[in-house]
Amino acid sequence: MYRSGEFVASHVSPTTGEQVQPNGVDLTLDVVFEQLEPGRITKADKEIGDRVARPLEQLEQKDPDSYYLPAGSYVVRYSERIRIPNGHIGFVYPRSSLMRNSCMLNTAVWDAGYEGRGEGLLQVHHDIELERGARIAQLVFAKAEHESTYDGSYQGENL
Ligand SMILES: O=c1ccn([C@H]2C[C@H](O)[C@@H](COP(=O)(O)OP(=O)(O)OP(=O)(O)O)O2)c(=O)[nH]1
Repeated sequence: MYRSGEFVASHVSPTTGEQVQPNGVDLTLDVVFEQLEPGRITKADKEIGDRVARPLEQLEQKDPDSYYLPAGSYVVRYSERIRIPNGHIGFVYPRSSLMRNSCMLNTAVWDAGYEGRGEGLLQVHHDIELERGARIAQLVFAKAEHESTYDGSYQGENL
């Protein structure tokens, strides 16, 4: 069973009323990264390739607090601190307006016990302007059984 937006909001901070949806909470854009170097995943370990934060637009005629993203792949960090409560699993979906603008967020599993400011893969299939702090995704919680809680390398990230 999926939980209400109000329940999800009690595990996401900060949130404004505008972010609380019937079935989840909208997440906002903090930082856009571009990956520069290859990563590495082996049987025993993993490494995240070097990346650089993309600068906010400096051009005079454009909004200085926005990203102007040409088609490509980016890693985005959400602004909100998220805690996945025991007995739950989290999923993030793109905001439909992002998808309707030919962009997509690819996401993975949010484990029970995780806490941090997580990331997603933003695929830009057509140039888009994204204001820093704009709502781009939605987090939902489903009830889930588990015997342990998250204890991986991303615990407490970006806090
Ligand atoms: O789209 C997502 C999905 C998950 N997470 C967070 C929550 C999740 O609990 C954590 C770790 O994800 P995962 O378990 O998939 O990471 P891993 O690659 O297996 O690394 P580790 O074993 O260090 O956890 O990352 C995100 O930031 N973005």
